[in-house]
Formats: sequence, C-alpha cells, structure tokens
Amino acid sequence: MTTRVRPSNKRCAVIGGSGFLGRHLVEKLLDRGYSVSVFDIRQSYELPGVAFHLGDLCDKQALLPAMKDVSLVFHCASPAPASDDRGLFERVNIQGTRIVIQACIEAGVQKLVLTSSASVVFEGTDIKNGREDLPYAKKPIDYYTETKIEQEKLVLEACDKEKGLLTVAIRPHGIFGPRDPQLVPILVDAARRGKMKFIIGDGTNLVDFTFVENVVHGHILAAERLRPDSPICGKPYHITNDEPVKFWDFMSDVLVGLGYAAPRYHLPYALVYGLALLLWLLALILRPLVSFKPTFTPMRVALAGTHHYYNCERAKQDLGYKPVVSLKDGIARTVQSYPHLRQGA
Ligand SMILES: NC(=O)C1=CN([C@@H]2O[C@H](COP(=O)(O)OP(=O)(O)OC[C@H]3O[C@@H](n4cnc5c(N)ncnc54)[C@H](O)[C@@H]3O)[C@@H](O)[C@H]2O)C=CC1
Ligand SMILES: CC(C)CCC[C@@H](C)[C@H]1CC[C@H]2C3=C(CC[C@]12C)[C@@]1(C)CCC(=O)C[C@@H]1CC3
Repeated sequence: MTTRVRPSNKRCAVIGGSGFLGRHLVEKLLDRGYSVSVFDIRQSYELPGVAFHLGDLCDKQALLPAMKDVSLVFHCASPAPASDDRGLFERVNIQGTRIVIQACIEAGVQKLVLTSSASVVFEGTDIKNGREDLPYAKKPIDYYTETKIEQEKLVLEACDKEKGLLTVAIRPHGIFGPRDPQLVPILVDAARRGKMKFIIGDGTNLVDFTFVENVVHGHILAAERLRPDSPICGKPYHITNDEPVKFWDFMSDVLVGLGYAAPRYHLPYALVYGLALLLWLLALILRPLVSFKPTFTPMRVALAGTHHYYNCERAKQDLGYKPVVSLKDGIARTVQSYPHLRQGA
C-alpha cells in the first residue's frame, strides 16, 4: 500500500479536470501526493482527495473558491473541436482564459500550466519535425485552432516574475488513450457507417499520436520545473510520443485491434479536401434550418492527408522529458479499454 503525503505546496487546481486529459492528470497528481481541486462545468467521476467545483471558467467568482490556497493551476479546459461553434470557442478559450489569468493573480496562484496544442502552427500543409519556433498559423484551419493560438499567447504573455505568476504552455499532439471521447469513438463511428474503407492521399504521411500518460508526464514535469530562475518561464513545449507514425498505419492498428477492417482504397487528397470544404460550407449555410455534422471536416481531412510531426527536443532538454509509454503499448492499452466499441459488441 502506498501512503500519500500532501505537503501544503502540493495543492493544485485542474480546470477541465472532468475531461479526458484532465482526469488522467488528476489521477497522476493524486499518486504523486498532490491534493487536487477540479473546476469544470460538469462532474464526470468521484475520487477520494478531489474537491469538485462546478462552474463556467468565464465566471471569475465561480473560479476563485477552486483556487483558494492553491499554488499551481493546470488549465486544460476547452470546448471540443467537433463543436465548431465560433462564439463558444471565443468565449471559453479567449475571454475565459483572460478570466483564468485574472483569477490566478487575484488568488495568489504562483504557477499556471496551460494545455495548448501543437496545432497552433498547423495550416493544413506539411510540418516535418516542427520546432516550437515555427510561427503561429496565419490562416488557422478552424475556429478551435484560431482560439487556441490566442489562448496560448495570452497565457505566455501573462508570465510575470514581478507579479509572481509564472506560466508555461504544453503543446501535445493527437492525444489518445483510455476514456478518450474523441479519436477512437469518432473513428469507430465512421467505420460502423462504412466510411473507413478509404485512405486519403498515398497513405505515407507521418504524424504524432501521443499517449495520454506521456502528455500528463509532460505537464507535471513543466509544473515542477517552473521556477522564477528556470528557462521554461513563458515558453511553449511540444510533448509527443517522439515516434512519428504513418497516420493510416495508426488508424489501421486501432481499427484492426477493435475487429474492423483496415482502410484499403486510396482517394486523392485534393478531391476529399475540396468535398469536405463544400460540405462544411453547406452545413454552415443550412445551420439555421437543419443541423448536420460531417464526419470528414476540412481539419480532419488535412490531418489525415499531410505530415504533421513535431520535435520535442526542447522538452527533453529543459524539462527532462522522455515518453513513459511507447506507441505500441499505448495502442494496445487503448484498444483494450474500449470493449464496448469492438466490432459486434
Ligand atoms: N485531445 C487531443 O488530441 C488534444 C487536446 N488538446 C487540448 O487538451 C485539453 C484537454 O482536451 P481533452 O481532454 O481532449 O478534452 P475534453 O473535452 O475531454 O475535456 C475538456 C474539459 O473542459 C471542460 N470545459 C469546457 N468548457 C468549459 C467551461 N466553460 N468551463 C469549465 N470547464 C469547461 C469540459 O467539461 C471537459 O471536461 C484542451 O485544452 C485541448 O484543447 C491539445 C492537443 C490535442
Ligand atoms: C474520419 C477520419 C478521417 C479521422 C478519424 C480520427 C480523427 C477523429 C482524429 C485523427 C487526428 C485527431 C486529432 C484531433 C482530434 C481527433 C482527430 C481529428 C485534434 C484536432 C484534437 C485537438 C487538437 O488540438 C489537435 C488534434 C490533432 C489530431
């Protein structure tokens, strides 16, 4: 049996702690002896040692009690990219993040760790071994990305040693793992509708998929290394599995692991992208009358048909980061965790 020690400087808050990444982060923080307040619009589980505070992060008065006596805040809340709701993304990711920063300053929080995204530099064209000094996307592909860029800028600019708030941004890419509500469920839904027979493009494009425990590891290292004299203050860090993989090999491994056929037939990338763009426009125009959500959005098609993998040397150097779970083990553990999504279940 392990005894949990809870020193007072190990009090932290996780905004978005009911979500996929947030809950994995909370579980690891508890293991490491932290006491945790979760702030979220919903409560998705119960755990001893976790105090839940329900509310919208755009409401400072609701946030402040969750930050009481807390020295470290993780901000990993965001509307899901699939919501494609510009107003919601702007309100939560931009205005809400301003409020999170104000609340941290008011509550005397010393460290703020943001979950950003490697996609802040992605414009739909190849990124090979991209480093953190790539410029932000000038033409972000969707509202999610557009507002993640602004969110990251706000948090990094808020790093102020004089005011006593230190900040850092973690940029994960393609997070996957048990309980993910996005990648595997969307993939399986597409397979069940017969839409996963096709490979978009020639199928050789390399991408990063990052097992959730590696992302958590990167966040905790960043939090623990964030000190006034450390080089990480106000900087973004790529956190990946450091094992770029062919997008369609990864999809096939997950599909086959769950009992579905791997995609086989090739479709030209430009054709599928064009169709996805048309469908997206149609959905936008018809939104007041009918609501439909295309599976193949321009963002998903771009992610499926281009190279996008990132260099995480900076995290290795400054944070001492090294993935703790390999891609192979991560895929096996993920597949095993979705018995209800198996073919025929
Ligand atoms: N899933 C992925 O592949 C990647 C995710 N990210 C980032 O990681 C973070 C976590 O993502 P996931 O865990 O995948 O998403 P998730 O949807 O599972 O979790 C997000 C959480 O934020 C909460 N939330 C949303 N709006 C809120 C509001 N107004 N006030 C309070 N709570 C609110 C939700 O209720 C949810 O529990 C997000 O910031 C996302 O942008 C970055 C790169 C890749
Ligand atoms: C229908 C198929 C072409 C694709 C099915 C799988 C996709 C749902 C996922 C493949 C890459 C994923 C991804 C994200 C969401 C889920 C995928 C599109 C993000 C957009 C999530 C938020 C981010 O910050 C970046 C991610 C990049 C990879």
